[in-house]
Amino acid sequence: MVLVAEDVRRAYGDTVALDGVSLSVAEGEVYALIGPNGAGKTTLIRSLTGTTDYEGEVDLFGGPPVDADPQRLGLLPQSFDPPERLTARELVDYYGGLYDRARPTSEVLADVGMAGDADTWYGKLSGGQQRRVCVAATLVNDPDLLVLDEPTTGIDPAGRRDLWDLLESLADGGTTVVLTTHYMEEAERLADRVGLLADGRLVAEGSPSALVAEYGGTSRLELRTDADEAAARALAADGYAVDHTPRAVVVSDIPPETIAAVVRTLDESGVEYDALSWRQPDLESVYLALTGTDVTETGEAVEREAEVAA
Ligand SMILES: Nc1ncnc2c1ncn2[C@@H]1O[C@H](COP(=O)(O)OP(=O)(O)OP(=O)(O)O)[C@@H](O)[C@H]1O
Repeated sequence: MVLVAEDVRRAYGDTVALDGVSLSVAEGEVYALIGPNGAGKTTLIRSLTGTTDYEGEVDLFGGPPVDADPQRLGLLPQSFDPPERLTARELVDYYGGLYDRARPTSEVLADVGMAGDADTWYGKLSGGQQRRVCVAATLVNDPDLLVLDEPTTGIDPAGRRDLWDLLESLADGGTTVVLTTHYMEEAERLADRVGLLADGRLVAEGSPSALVAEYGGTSRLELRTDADEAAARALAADGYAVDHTPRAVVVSDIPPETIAAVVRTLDESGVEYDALSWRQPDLESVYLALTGTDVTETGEAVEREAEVAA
């Protein structure tokens, strides 16, 4: 194991940030931590990397985190504010200079899609470009373990996908990755295992597919209509598992091949609707089921739920 944590606890005054978290990450594994704001993700990342005090046991590369070889660790903190009047190249050069062995700056900047802006001051880059430079600084020592606290927050969708490709290729090359994210798609795509933190506790852990199978529920067909009562009545009469709120109807446990039959029932009963969408359970469903809250920051889940409730 590259990283083992046992019963890690951390309180700030009366606020319990970590309430006994145990986890382990194997060499070459990608482990994603998800959970609502304030769940304790950053505090856990900081405990695992020795940048905050904690109670309990943490073993990083076979010893306490404070003794870990810096050459082997790449840590991207959630907030990282390098000097604004250094260029991307100067910043990565600077960080590279802190290690015995560093990758060429131009190569690392190319990896994060910043080769073209290498000579722009950090302060003049967009938020997403700045985050990419911070990721580059984290990669410069070619670490065995990458610990990334919200690596893609603020990065546009295309840039986020580029970074996923990069992290995937690093993982394929044997780099162990621990990351936190509010993007369920990111966790689902990258992670071998996902840990869901809520109120300082690890409430679920497993591969994305295992979590979806255990907590994701069934597929859903969502309908937006003024005639929600009539629609629900007609669908229930045909034997569908149906639920409705004003202007929204949800049919549960609908395999894709049954969608046409639902549409037929609606047509035959004269129900008009504005929108119809079908979704398979995914990690977002797991998140909703276990935390009772929408996925924050991406806006995607919030909009989708709002659409049904509208
Ligand atoms: N330095 C600090 N001083 C006091 N309280 C803190 C400090 N850092 C974190 N906390 C508290 O600890 C709890 C966990 O915070 P943490 O930042 O670890 O959560 P998080 O899951 O990373 O949240 P986010 O998704 O918003 O980044 C919160 O209640 C937070 O207010």
